Amino acid sequence: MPKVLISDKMDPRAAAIFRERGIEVDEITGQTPEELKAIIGQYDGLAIRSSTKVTKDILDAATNLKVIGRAGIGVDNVDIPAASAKGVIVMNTPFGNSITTAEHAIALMFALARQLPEANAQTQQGLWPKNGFMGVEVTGKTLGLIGAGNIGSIVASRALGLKMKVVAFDPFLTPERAVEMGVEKADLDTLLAKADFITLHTPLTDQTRNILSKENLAKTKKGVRIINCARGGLVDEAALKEALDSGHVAGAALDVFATEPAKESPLFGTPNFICTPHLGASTDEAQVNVALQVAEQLSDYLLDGGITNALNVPSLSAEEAPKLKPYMALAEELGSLVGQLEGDKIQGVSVEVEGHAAELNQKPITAAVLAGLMRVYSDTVNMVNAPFLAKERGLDVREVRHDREGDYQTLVRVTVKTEAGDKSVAGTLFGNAQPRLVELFGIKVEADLAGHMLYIVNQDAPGFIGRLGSTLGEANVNIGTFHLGRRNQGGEAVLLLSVDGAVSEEVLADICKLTGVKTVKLLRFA
Ligand SMILES: NC(=O)C1=CN([C@@H]2O[C@H](COP(=O)(O)OP(=O)(O)OC[C@H]3O[C@@H](n4cnc5c(N)ncnc54)[C@H](O)[C@@H]3O)[C@@H](O)[C@H]2O)C=CC1
Ligand SMILES: O=C(O)C(=O)COP(=O)(O)O
Repeated sequence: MPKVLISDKMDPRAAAIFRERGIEVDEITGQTPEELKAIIGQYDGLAIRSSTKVTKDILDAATNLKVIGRAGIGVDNVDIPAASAKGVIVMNTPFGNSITTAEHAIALMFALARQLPEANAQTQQGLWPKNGFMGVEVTGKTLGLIGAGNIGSIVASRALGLKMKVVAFDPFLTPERAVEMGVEKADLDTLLAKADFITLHTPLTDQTRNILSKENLAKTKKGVRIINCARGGLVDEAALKEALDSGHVAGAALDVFATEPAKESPLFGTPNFICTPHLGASTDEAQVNVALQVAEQLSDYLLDGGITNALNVPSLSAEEAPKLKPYMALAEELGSLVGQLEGDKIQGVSVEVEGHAAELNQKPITAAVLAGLMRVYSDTVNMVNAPFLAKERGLDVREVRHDREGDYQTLVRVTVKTEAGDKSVAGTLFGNAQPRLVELFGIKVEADLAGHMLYIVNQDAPGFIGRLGSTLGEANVNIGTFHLGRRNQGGEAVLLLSVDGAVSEEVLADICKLTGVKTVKLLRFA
Protein backbone atom coordinates (compact mmCIF):
# COMPACT_ATOMS: atom_id res chain seq x y z
CA MET A 1 0.00 0.00 0.00
CA PRO A 2 1.52 3.39 -0.94
CA LYS A 3 2.26 5.76 1.91
CA VAL A 4 1.89 9.54 1.83
CA LEU A 5 3.11 12.23 4.21
CA ILE A 6 1.18 15.49 4.59
CA SER A 7 3.81 17.84 5.97
CA ASP A 8 1.97 21.20 5.96
CA LYS A 9 -1.37 22.22 7.44
CA MET A 10 -4.02 20.99 5.04
CA ASP A 11 -7.79 20.61 5.07
CA PRO A 12 -8.60 17.22 6.70
CA ARG A 13 -10.41 16.18 3.52
CA ALA A 14 -6.99 15.51 1.91
CA ALA A 15 -6.16 12.78 4.44
CA ALA A 16 -9.70 11.41 4.16
CA ILE A 17 -9.34 11.01 0.40
CA PHE A 18 -6.02 9.20 0.72
CA ARG A 19 -7.56 6.78 3.22
CA GLU A 20 -10.70 6.25 1.12
CA ARG A 21 -8.52 5.37 -1.85
CA GLY A 22 -6.51 2.86 0.16
CA ILE A 23 -3.39 4.97 0.75
CA GLU A 24 -1.76 5.09 4.16
CA VAL A 25 -1.30 8.68 5.30
CA ASP A 26 0.57 10.45 8.08
CA GLU A 27 0.02 14.12 8.92
CA ILE A 28 3.10 15.59 10.59
CA THR A 29 3.42 19.35 10.28
CA GLY A 30 5.95 21.86 11.58
CA GLN A 31 8.97 19.57 11.32
CA THR A 32 12.53 20.85 11.10
CA PRO A 33 14.43 19.87 7.93
CA GLU A 34 16.37 17.29 10.00
CA GLU A 35 13.14 15.75 11.30
CA LEU A 36 11.68 15.56 7.82
CA LYS A 37 14.90 14.08 6.47
CA ALA A 38 14.81 11.35 9.10
CA ILE A 39 11.36 10.08 8.08
CA ILE A 40 10.94 10.97 4.41
CA GLY A 41 12.47 7.66 3.27
CA GLN A 42 9.27 5.82 4.30
CA TYR A 43 7.00 7.70 1.91
CA ASP A 44 5.93 7.27 -1.71
CA GLY A 45 4.17 10.63 -1.83
CA LEU A 46 4.57 14.00 -0.13
CA ALA A 47 1.77 16.59 0.10
CA ILE A 48 2.90 20.12 0.95
CA ARG A 49 1.93 23.80 0.95
CA SER A 50 4.57 26.56 1.11
CA SER A 51 6.14 25.87 4.50
CA THR A 52 7.92 22.59 3.73
CA LYS A 53 11.13 23.22 1.84
CA VAL A 54 11.88 20.26 -0.38
CA THR A 55 15.60 20.75 -0.89
CA LYS A 56 18.09 18.46 -2.63
CA ASP A 57 19.16 17.30 0.81
CA ILE A 58 15.61 16.15 1.63
CA LEU A 59 15.25 14.56 -1.81
CA ASP A 60 18.50 12.63 -1.34
CA ALA A 61 16.99 11.08 1.77
CA ALA A 62 13.65 10.41 0.03
CA THR A 63 14.61 6.98 -1.27
CA ASN A 64 11.03 5.82 -1.97
CA LEU A 65 9.52 9.12 -3.01
CA LYS A 66 7.71 9.10 -6.35
CA VAL A 67 5.62 12.24 -6.28
CA ILE A 68 5.34 15.61 -4.53
CA GLY A 69 1.98 17.37 -4.57
CA ARG A 70 1.79 21.09 -3.83
CA ALA A 71 -1.66 22.04 -2.51
CA GLY A 72 -1.42 25.45 -4.08
CA ILE A 73 0.33 27.18 -6.97
CA GLY A 74 3.89 28.31 -6.25
CA VAL A 75 6.51 25.57 -6.20
CA ASP A 76 9.53 27.74 -5.43
CA ASN A 77 9.89 25.76 -2.17
CA VAL A 78 10.67 22.62 -4.20
CA ASP A 79 14.01 22.02 -5.90
CA ILE A 80 12.42 20.86 -9.16
CA PRO A 81 15.68 20.11 -11.03
CA ALA A 82 16.78 17.92 -8.09
CA ALA A 83 13.36 16.20 -8.00
CA SER A 84 13.51 15.60 -11.76
CA ALA A 85 17.03 14.20 -11.53
CA LYS A 86 15.78 11.77 -8.88
CA GLY A 87 12.75 10.81 -10.95
CA VAL A 88 10.23 12.40 -8.60
CA ILE A 89 7.18 14.02 -10.18
CA VAL A 90 6.22 17.49 -8.91
CA MET A 91 2.56 18.50 -9.24
CA ASN A 92 0.63 21.59 -8.16
CA THR A 93 -3.02 22.63 -8.17
CA PRO A 94 -2.87 25.62 -10.48
CA PHE A 95 -6.41 26.98 -10.11
CA GLY A 96 -7.73 25.94 -6.69
CA ASN A 97 -6.74 29.09 -4.80
CA SER A 98 -6.57 31.71 -7.58
CA ILE A 99 -9.92 33.41 -6.90
CA THR A 100 -9.11 33.59 -3.19
CA THR A 101 -5.68 35.10 -3.84
CA ALA A 102 -7.10 37.61 -6.31
CA GLU A 103 -9.68 38.61 -3.70
CA HIS A 104 -6.89 39.10 -1.15
CA ALA A 105 -5.12 41.47 -3.53
CA ILE A 106 -8.34 43.45 -3.96
CA ALA A 107 -8.88 43.43 -0.18
CA LEU A 108 -5.37 44.82 0.33
CA MET A 109 -5.98 47.43 -2.34
CA PHE A 110 -9.03 48.71 -0.42
CA ALA A 111 -7.17 48.42 2.88
CA LEU A 112 -4.48 50.71 1.42
CA ALA A 113 -6.94 53.12 -0.21
CA ARG A 114 -8.75 53.68 3.10
CA GLN A 115 -5.95 52.84 5.60
CA LEU A 116 -8.30 50.35 7.22
CA PRO A 117 -5.88 48.53 9.55
CA GLU A 118 -4.59 51.71 11.21
CA ALA A 119 -8.04 53.31 11.35
CA ASN A 120 -9.36 50.14 12.99
CA ALA A 121 -6.49 50.02 15.50
CA GLN A 122 -6.85 53.68 16.52
CA THR A 123 -10.62 53.47 16.78
CA GLN A 124 -10.31 50.47 19.07
CA GLN A 125 -7.80 52.39 21.17
CA GLY A 126 -10.65 54.87 21.84
CA LEU A 127 -9.11 57.68 19.73
CA TRP A 128 -12.02 58.12 17.30
CA PRO A 129 -9.61 59.49 14.64
CA LYS A 130 -12.31 60.72 12.26
CA ASN A 131 -10.10 63.39 10.71
CA GLY A 132 -6.90 61.36 10.48
CA PHE A 133 -7.78 59.04 7.61
CA MET A 134 -8.56 60.72 4.34
CA GLY A 135 -8.63 57.95 1.74
CA VAL A 136 -8.77 57.73 -2.05
CA GLU A 137 -11.42 56.23 -4.34
CA VAL A 138 -10.44 53.40 -6.64
CA THR A 139 -13.12 54.22 -9.22
CA GLY A 140 -11.52 55.71 -12.32
CA LYS A 141 -8.00 54.95 -11.07
CA THR A 142 -5.46 52.92 -13.04
CA LEU A 143 -4.41 49.53 -11.77
CA GLY A 144 -1.04 48.35 -13.05
CA LEU A 145 -1.05 44.55 -13.30
CA ILE A 146 2.37 42.92 -13.41
CA GLY A 147 1.64 39.34 -14.47
CA ALA A 148 -1.62 38.61 -16.26
CA GLY A 149 -1.95 34.86 -15.72
CA ASN A 150 -4.66 33.08 -13.74
CA ILE A 151 -4.67 35.31 -10.69
CA GLY A 152 -3.76 38.49 -12.56
CA SER A 153 -6.69 38.06 -14.93
CA ILE A 154 -9.14 37.50 -12.05
CA VAL A 155 -7.80 40.65 -10.36
CA ALA A 156 -8.25 42.51 -13.65
CA SER A 157 -11.87 41.40 -13.98
CA ARG A 158 -12.64 42.46 -10.39
CA ALA A 159 -10.88 45.80 -10.92
CA LEU A 160 -12.85 46.45 -14.11
CA GLY A 161 -16.00 45.70 -12.11
CA LEU A 162 -14.87 48.42 -9.70
CA LYS A 163 -14.66 50.80 -12.67
CA MET A 164 -10.87 50.95 -12.64
CA LYS A 165 -8.70 51.04 -15.77
CA VAL A 166 -6.26 48.16 -16.00
CA VAL A 167 -2.83 48.34 -17.64
CA ALA A 168 -1.04 45.00 -17.83
CA PHE A 169 2.61 44.09 -18.27
CA ASP A 170 3.22 40.46 -19.10
CA PRO A 171 5.58 39.43 -21.92
CA PHE A 172 3.40 36.36 -22.58
CA LEU A 173 0.14 38.30 -22.83
CA THR A 174 -1.05 38.31 -26.44
CA PRO A 175 -2.81 41.41 -27.82
CA GLU A 176 -5.93 39.23 -28.42
CA ARG A 177 -5.98 38.06 -24.80
CA ALA A 178 -5.50 41.64 -23.59
CA VAL A 179 -8.57 42.67 -25.60
CA GLU A 180 -10.52 39.69 -24.25
CA MET A 181 -9.53 40.68 -20.69
CA GLY A 182 -10.42 44.31 -21.29
CA VAL A 183 -6.95 45.53 -20.30
CA GLU A 184 -4.35 47.71 -22.00
CA LYS A 185 -1.17 45.79 -22.74
CA ALA A 186 1.87 47.92 -21.91
CA ASP A 187 5.58 47.70 -21.35
CA LEU A 188 6.81 47.90 -17.78
CA ASP A 189 7.93 51.55 -17.93
CA THR A 190 4.54 52.66 -19.27
CA LEU A 191 2.78 50.74 -16.52
CA LEU A 192 5.05 52.24 -13.85
CA ALA A 193 4.36 55.72 -15.15
CA LYS A 194 0.58 55.31 -15.40
CA ALA A 195 -0.51 53.23 -12.44
CA ASP A 196 -2.17 54.58 -9.29
CA PHE A 197 -2.08 51.08 -7.82
CA ILE A 198 0.35 48.33 -8.81
CA THR A 199 -0.35 44.69 -8.08
CA LEU A 200 2.08 41.84 -8.72
CA HIS A 201 1.03 38.39 -9.95
CA THR A 202 4.07 36.67 -11.40
CA PRO A 203 6.13 33.76 -10.15
CA LEU A 204 9.55 34.57 -8.74
CA THR A 205 12.06 33.92 -11.53
CA ASP A 206 15.40 35.39 -12.56
CA GLN A 207 13.44 37.83 -14.74
CA THR A 208 10.94 38.89 -12.07
CA ARG A 209 13.23 39.02 -9.04
CA ASN A 210 13.31 42.67 -7.88
CA ILE A 211 11.01 43.68 -10.72
CA LEU A 212 10.05 46.56 -8.40
CA SER A 213 13.67 47.51 -7.77
CA LYS A 214 14.81 50.88 -6.39
CA GLU A 215 15.23 52.06 -9.98
CA ASN A 216 11.77 50.92 -11.06
CA LEU A 217 10.12 52.28 -7.92
CA ALA A 218 11.60 55.65 -8.86
CA LYS A 219 9.76 55.42 -12.21
CA THR A 220 6.37 55.08 -10.53
CA LYS A 221 3.86 57.90 -10.19
CA LYS A 222 4.19 59.84 -6.93
CA GLY A 223 1.48 58.56 -4.58
CA VAL A 224 1.37 55.06 -6.06
CA ARG A 225 0.13 52.20 -3.85
CA ILE A 226 1.72 48.77 -4.22
CA ILE A 227 0.31 45.32 -3.49
CA ASN A 228 2.25 42.06 -3.56
CA CYS A 229 0.29 38.85 -3.06
CA ALA A 230 2.57 36.81 -5.34
CA ARG A 231 6.06 36.14 -4.05
CA GLY A 232 8.55 37.83 -1.78
CA GLY A 233 11.58 38.98 -3.72
CA LEU A 234 9.52 40.66 -6.47
CA VAL A 235 9.78 43.97 -4.59
CA ASP A 236 13.04 45.30 -3.17
CA GLU A 237 11.94 45.61 0.47
CA ALA A 238 14.70 48.07 1.47
CA ALA A 239 13.92 50.34 -1.50
CA LEU A 240 10.21 50.11 -0.70
CA LYS A 241 10.90 51.23 2.86
CA GLU A 242 12.81 54.29 1.56
CA ALA A 243 10.06 55.11 -0.94
CA LEU A 244 7.40 54.89 1.80
CA ASP A 245 9.48 57.03 4.14
CA SER A 246 10.00 59.67 1.46
CA GLY A 247 6.28 59.65 0.63
CA HIS A 248 6.88 58.78 -3.04
CA VAL A 249 4.96 55.56 -2.47
CA ALA A 250 1.74 56.37 -0.62
CA GLY A 251 1.14 52.87 0.64
CA ALA A 252 2.26 49.28 0.29
CA ALA A 253 0.69 45.98 1.22
CA LEU A 254 2.71 42.79 1.30
CA ASP A 255 1.32 39.33 1.81
CA VAL A 256 4.65 37.75 0.97
CA PHE A 257 8.23 38.48 2.01
CA ALA A 258 11.68 37.65 0.67
CA THR A 259 12.30 35.65 3.85
CA GLU A 260 9.41 33.77 5.40
CA PRO A 261 8.25 33.51 8.05
CA ALA A 262 8.97 37.24 8.28
CA LYS A 263 9.33 37.70 12.01
CA GLU A 264 11.14 41.00 11.61
CA SER A 265 11.46 43.55 8.82
CA PRO A 266 12.54 47.19 8.49
CA LEU A 267 9.09 47.71 6.97
CA PHE A 268 7.27 46.79 10.17
CA GLY A 269 5.89 49.92 11.81
CA THR A 270 6.32 52.07 8.69
CA PRO A 271 3.31 54.38 8.22
CA ASN A 272 1.06 53.27 5.34
CA PHE A 273 2.57 49.82 5.32
CA ILE A 274 0.21 46.86 5.69
CA CYS A 275 1.09 43.21 5.79
CA THR A 276 -0.42 39.77 6.18
CA PRO A 277 1.44 36.52 6.88
CA HIS A 278 1.13 34.85 3.42
CA LEU A 279 -2.65 34.57 3.72
CA GLY A 280 -3.38 34.91 0.00
CA ALA A 281 -4.68 31.35 -0.28
CA SER A 282 -6.22 31.12 3.16
CA THR A 283 -9.95 30.77 2.74
CA ASP A 284 -12.10 27.76 3.52
CA GLU A 285 -13.04 27.45 -0.13
CA ALA A 286 -9.51 27.58 -1.52
CA GLN A 287 -8.13 25.22 1.08
CA VAL A 288 -10.84 22.65 0.41
CA ASN A 289 -10.22 22.98 -3.35
CA VAL A 290 -6.47 22.50 -3.17
CA ALA A 291 -6.65 19.73 -0.55
CA LEU A 292 -9.15 17.71 -2.59
CA GLN A 293 -7.20 18.26 -5.80
CA VAL A 294 -3.81 17.40 -4.43
CA ALA A 295 -5.10 14.24 -2.74
CA GLU A 296 -6.85 13.06 -5.91
CA GLN A 297 -3.82 13.86 -8.08
CA LEU A 298 -1.34 12.08 -5.80
CA SER A 299 -3.69 9.08 -5.45
CA ASP A 300 -4.22 8.86 -9.22
CA TYR A 301 -0.50 8.74 -9.77
CA LEU A 302 0.37 6.36 -6.96
CA LEU A 303 -2.48 3.97 -7.73
CA ASP A 304 -3.01 4.19 -11.50
CA GLY A 305 -0.13 6.17 -12.97
CA GLY A 306 -2.40 9.10 -13.98
CA ILE A 307 -0.45 12.38 -14.11
CA THR A 308 -2.24 15.74 -13.76
CA ASN A 309 -0.70 19.20 -13.38
CA ALA A 310 2.84 17.89 -13.25
CA LEU A 311 5.56 20.49 -13.71
CA ASN A 312 8.36 18.15 -14.72
CA VAL A 313 6.66 15.49 -16.89
CA PRO A 314 3.93 15.47 -19.52
CA SER A 315 0.40 14.93 -18.24
CA LEU A 316 -1.25 11.53 -18.50
CA SER A 317 -4.93 11.32 -17.63
CA ALA A 318 -6.32 8.57 -15.42
CA GLU A 319 -8.27 7.36 -18.53
CA GLU A 320 -5.15 7.33 -20.71
CA ALA A 321 -2.91 5.66 -18.13
CA PRO A 322 -4.34 2.11 -18.40
CA LYS A 323 -4.30 2.26 -22.23
CA LEU A 324 -0.72 3.47 -22.25
CA LYS A 325 0.55 1.05 -19.61
CA PRO A 326 1.26 -1.91 -21.96
CA TYR A 327 2.80 0.48 -24.51
CA MET A 328 5.07 1.91 -21.87
CA ALA A 329 6.12 -1.63 -20.91
CA LEU A 330 6.85 -2.37 -24.60
CA ALA A 331 8.66 0.96 -25.05
CA GLU A 332 10.79 0.35 -21.97
CA GLU A 333 11.75 -3.14 -23.19
CA LEU A 334 12.70 -1.81 -26.63
CA GLY A 335 14.71 0.99 -25.04
CA SER A 336 16.40 -1.48 -22.75
CA LEU A 337 17.21 -3.77 -25.68
CA VAL A 338 18.92 -1.06 -27.75
CA GLY A 339 20.54 0.38 -24.62
CA GLN A 340 22.08 -2.97 -23.73
CA LEU A 341 23.13 -3.71 -27.29
CA GLU A 342 24.45 -0.32 -28.36
CA GLY A 343 25.06 1.53 -25.04
CA ASP A 344 27.64 4.28 -25.29
CA LYS A 345 27.58 4.23 -29.09
CA ILE A 346 24.13 5.82 -29.12
CA GLN A 347 24.10 9.46 -30.25
CA GLY A 348 20.41 9.92 -30.92
CA VAL A 349 17.08 8.17 -30.55
CA SER A 350 14.00 8.26 -32.70
CA VAL A 351 10.73 6.83 -31.43
CA GLU A 352 8.13 6.08 -34.11
CA VAL A 353 4.56 4.98 -33.52
CA GLU A 354 2.05 3.64 -36.01
CA GLY A 355 -1.39 2.00 -35.99
CA HIS A 356 -3.20 2.16 -32.64
CA ALA A 357 -0.06 3.50 -30.95
CA ALA A 358 -0.26 6.60 -33.15
CA GLU A 359 -3.62 7.49 -31.57
CA LEU A 360 -2.08 7.77 -28.11
CA ASN A 361 -0.17 10.44 -26.22
CA GLN A 362 3.36 9.77 -27.45
CA LYS A 363 5.31 11.62 -24.75
CA PRO A 364 5.00 8.88 -22.10
CA ILE A 365 5.97 6.25 -24.71
CA THR A 366 9.12 8.21 -25.58
CA ALA A 367 9.90 8.75 -21.90
CA ALA A 368 9.56 5.00 -21.29
CA VAL A 369 11.93 4.22 -24.22
CA LEU A 370 14.47 6.61 -22.70
CA ALA A 371 13.99 5.08 -19.24
CA GLY A 372 14.76 1.61 -20.61
CA LEU A 373 17.71 2.93 -22.58
CA MET A 374 19.22 5.00 -19.77
CA ARG A 375 18.80 2.22 -17.21
CA VAL A 376 22.01 0.77 -18.63
CA TYR A 377 23.72 3.59 -16.76
CA SER A 378 21.72 3.75 -13.54
CA ASP A 379 19.14 1.67 -11.69
CA THR A 380 17.38 4.79 -10.46
CA VAL A 381 16.29 5.94 -13.90
CA ASN A 382 12.56 6.16 -14.50
CA MET A 383 10.38 7.93 -17.05
CA VAL A 384 10.52 11.17 -15.05
CA ASN A 385 14.27 11.62 -14.96
CA ALA A 386 15.14 9.72 -18.18
CA PRO A 387 14.42 12.66 -20.54
CA PHE A 388 16.62 14.92 -18.36
CA LEU A 389 19.43 12.38 -18.25
CA ALA A 390 19.15 11.86 -22.01
CA LYS A 391 19.46 15.62 -22.47
CA GLU A 392 22.44 15.75 -20.13
CA ARG A 393 24.15 13.08 -22.23
CA GLY A 394 23.44 15.16 -25.35
CA LEU A 395 21.16 12.54 -26.94
CA ASP A 396 19.12 13.90 -29.80
CA VAL A 397 15.57 12.59 -29.24
CA ARG A 398 12.95 12.62 -31.99
CA GLU A 399 9.33 11.53 -32.09
CA VAL A 400 7.57 10.43 -35.26
CA ARG A 401 3.91 9.53 -35.63
CA HIS A 402 2.86 7.65 -38.79
CA ASP A 403 -0.68 7.71 -40.16
CA ARG A 404 0.12 4.88 -42.58
CA GLU A 405 -1.25 1.34 -42.20
CA GLY A 406 1.63 -1.01 -41.42
CA ASP A 407 1.99 -4.79 -41.13
CA TYR A 408 0.88 -4.62 -37.52
CA GLN A 409 -2.23 -3.13 -35.93
CA THR A 410 0.07 -1.25 -33.62
CA LEU A 411 3.81 -0.74 -33.65
CA VAL A 412 6.50 1.10 -31.71
CA ARG A 413 9.85 1.43 -33.43
CA VAL A 414 13.03 2.67 -31.73
CA THR A 415 15.90 3.69 -33.96
CA VAL A 416 19.22 4.65 -32.48
CA LYS A 417 21.78 6.70 -34.30
CA THR A 418 25.35 5.43 -33.94
CA GLU A 419 28.58 6.14 -35.80
CA ALA A 420 28.05 2.85 -37.60
CA GLY A 421 24.64 4.03 -38.84
CA ASP A 422 21.04 3.78 -37.71
CA LYS A 423 19.88 0.62 -35.92
CA SER A 424 16.27 -0.12 -35.33
CA VAL A 425 14.13 -2.43 -33.18
CA ALA A 426 10.35 -2.67 -33.24
CA GLY A 427 7.64 -4.24 -31.16
CA THR A 428 3.91 -4.68 -31.03
CA LEU A 429 1.26 -5.66 -28.49
CA PHE A 430 -0.41 -9.05 -28.73
CA GLY A 431 -4.02 -8.95 -27.62
CA ASN A 432 -3.53 -5.21 -26.94
CA ALA A 433 -1.66 -6.12 -23.80
CA GLN A 434 1.36 -8.34 -24.28
CA PRO A 435 4.58 -6.62 -25.50
CA ARG A 436 6.37 -8.57 -28.21
CA LEU A 437 9.56 -7.78 -30.13
CA VAL A 438 8.97 -8.21 -33.87
CA GLU A 439 12.10 -6.80 -35.47
CA LEU A 440 15.69 -6.57 -34.40
CA PHE A 441 18.19 -4.58 -36.46
CA GLY A 442 16.35 -5.27 -39.70
CA ILE A 443 15.73 -8.96 -39.02
CA LYS A 444 12.21 -10.22 -38.32
CA VAL A 445 12.27 -12.09 -35.04
CA GLU A 446 9.43 -12.54 -32.57
CA ALA A 447 10.30 -12.68 -28.90
CA ASP A 448 9.09 -11.76 -25.44
CA LEU A 449 11.80 -9.71 -23.75
CA ALA A 450 11.93 -10.98 -20.18
CA GLY A 451 14.44 -12.23 -17.62
CA HIS A 452 17.92 -13.33 -18.76
CA MET A 453 18.34 -13.58 -22.52
CA LEU A 454 21.18 -14.51 -24.82
CA TYR A 455 21.62 -12.46 -27.96
CA ILE A 456 23.68 -14.16 -30.60
CA VAL A 457 24.48 -13.04 -34.13
CA ASN A 458 25.91 -15.74 -36.38
CA GLN A 459 26.31 -16.75 -39.99
CA ASP A 460 23.33 -18.95 -40.86
CA ALA A 461 24.70 -22.49 -41.40
CA PRO A 462 23.40 -26.01 -40.81
CA GLY A 463 24.29 -27.57 -37.46
CA PHE A 464 24.82 -24.35 -35.56
CA ILE A 465 21.77 -24.66 -33.35
CA GLY A 466 22.77 -28.19 -32.34
CA ARG A 467 26.27 -27.06 -31.39
CA LEU A 468 24.91 -24.13 -29.42
CA GLY A 469 22.43 -26.38 -27.60
CA SER A 470 25.23 -28.78 -26.64
CA THR A 471 27.46 -25.96 -25.36
CA LEU A 472 24.67 -24.61 -23.17
CA GLY A 473 23.60 -28.09 -22.06
CA GLU A 474 27.14 -29.03 -21.04
CA ALA A 475 27.29 -25.81 -18.99
CA ASN A 476 23.96 -26.75 -17.38
CA VAL A 477 22.24 -23.69 -18.82
CA ASN A 478 18.54 -24.37 -19.38
CA ILE A 479 16.89 -22.74 -22.39
CA GLY A 480 13.38 -21.38 -21.77
CA THR A 481 12.40 -20.00 -25.17
CA PHE A 482 14.19 -19.85 -28.49
CA HIS A 483 13.63 -17.22 -31.18
CA LEU A 484 15.40 -17.17 -34.49
CA GLY A 485 15.44 -14.81 -37.42
CA ARG A 486 17.71 -14.32 -40.41
CA ARG A 487 18.25 -11.79 -43.14
CA ASN A 488 18.27 -14.46 -45.82
CA GLN A 489 19.23 -18.08 -46.22
CA GLY A 490 22.92 -18.43 -45.38
CA GLY A 491 23.07 -14.76 -44.34
CA GLU A 492 23.28 -13.14 -40.95
CA ALA A 493 21.02 -14.74 -38.34
CA VAL A 494 19.93 -13.52 -34.94
CA LEU A 495 19.07 -15.74 -32.00
CA LEU A 496 17.35 -14.62 -28.85
CA LEU A 497 17.18 -17.27 -26.16
CA SER A 498 15.66 -16.89 -22.76
CA VAL A 499 17.73 -18.78 -20.21
CA ASP A 500 16.86 -19.72 -16.65
CA GLY A 501 19.60 -17.65 -15.03
CA ALA A 502 22.75 -15.64 -15.68
CA VAL A 503 25.33 -17.25 -17.99
CA SER A 504 28.99 -17.16 -16.94
CA GLU A 505 31.70 -15.32 -18.89
CA GLU A 506 33.34 -18.70 -19.65
CA VAL A 507 30.19 -20.05 -21.29
CA LEU A 508 29.80 -16.81 -23.28
CA ALA A 509 33.42 -17.23 -24.42
CA ASP A 510 32.71 -20.86 -25.43
CA ILE A 511 29.72 -19.74 -27.51
CA CYS A 512 31.89 -17.08 -29.12
CA LYS A 513 34.27 -19.81 -30.28
CA LEU A 514 31.51 -21.70 -32.16
CA THR A 515 31.96 -21.48 -35.94
CA GLY A 516 30.08 -18.59 -37.51
CA VAL A 517 29.38 -16.67 -34.27
CA LYS A 518 29.91 -12.93 -34.64
CA THR A 519 28.42 -11.51 -31.43
CA VAL A 520 27.29 -12.91 -28.10
CA LYS A 521 25.75 -10.87 -25.36
CA LEU A 522 23.83 -11.61 -22.18
CA LEU A 523 20.82 -9.34 -21.76
CA ARG A 524 18.69 -8.70 -18.70
CA PHE A 525 15.06 -7.58 -18.72
CA ALA A 526 12.65 -6.91 -15.88
N1 LIG B 1 0.02 34.81 -1.62
C1 LIG B 1 -0.41 33.62 -1.82
O1 LIG B 1 -0.82 32.93 -0.88
C2 LIG B 1 -0.45 33.05 -3.18
C3 LIG B 1 0.48 33.42 -4.10
N2 LIG B 1 0.44 32.88 -5.37
C4 LIG B 1 1.45 33.30 -6.31
O2 LIG B 1 0.87 34.12 -7.30
C5 LIG B 1 1.69 34.09 -8.47
C6 LIG B 1 0.84 34.04 -9.72
O3 LIG B 1 0.06 32.87 -9.76
P1 LIG B 1 -0.80 32.52 -11.06
O4 LIG B 1 -1.49 33.70 -11.58
O5 LIG B 1 -1.60 31.33 -10.72
O6 LIG B 1 0.35 32.09 -12.06
P2 LIG B 1 0.27 32.06 -13.65
O7 LIG B 1 1.39 31.21 -14.08
O8 LIG B 1 -1.10 31.75 -14.12
O9 LIG B 1 0.58 33.57 -14.05
C7 LIG B 1 1.82 34.14 -13.91
C8 LIG B 1 1.96 35.17 -15.01
O10 LIG B 1 3.20 35.83 -14.85
C9 LIG B 1 3.67 36.13 -16.13
N3 LIG B 1 5.10 36.41 -16.13
C10 LIG B 1 6.14 35.54 -16.13
N4 LIG B 1 7.30 36.22 -16.18
C11 LIG B 1 6.98 37.52 -16.21
C12 LIG B 1 7.76 38.70 -16.27
N5 LIG B 1 9.08 38.65 -16.32
N6 LIG B 1 7.12 39.88 -16.26
C13 LIG B 1 5.76 39.94 -16.23
N7 LIG B 1 4.97 38.85 -16.20
C14 LIG B 1 5.58 37.66 -16.18
C15 LIG B 1 3.35 34.88 -16.91
O11 LIG B 1 3.36 35.11 -18.31
C16 LIG B 1 1.98 34.54 -16.40
O12 LIG B 1 0.97 35.08 -17.22
C17 LIG B 1 2.60 32.88 -8.27
O13 LIG B 1 3.87 33.32 -7.88
C18 LIG B 1 2.00 32.14 -7.13
O14 LIG B 1 2.92 31.40 -6.44
C19 LIG B 1 -0.52 32.00 -5.73
C20 LIG B 1 -1.48 31.60 -4.84
C21 LIG B 1 -1.49 32.08 -3.47
O1 LIG C 1 -0.35 28.68 -3.80
C1 LIG C 1 0.58 29.47 -3.59
O2 LIG C 1 1.43 29.77 -4.44
C2 LIG C 1 0.70 30.10 -2.27
O3 LIG C 1 1.56 30.92 -2.11
C3 LIG C 1 -0.18 29.66 -1.18
O4 LIG C 1 0.67 29.30 -0.13
P1 LIG C 1 0.10 28.46 1.11
O5 LIG C 1 -0.41 27.16 0.57
O6 LIG C 1 -0.99 29.25 1.71
O7 LIG C 1 1.26 28.28 2.02
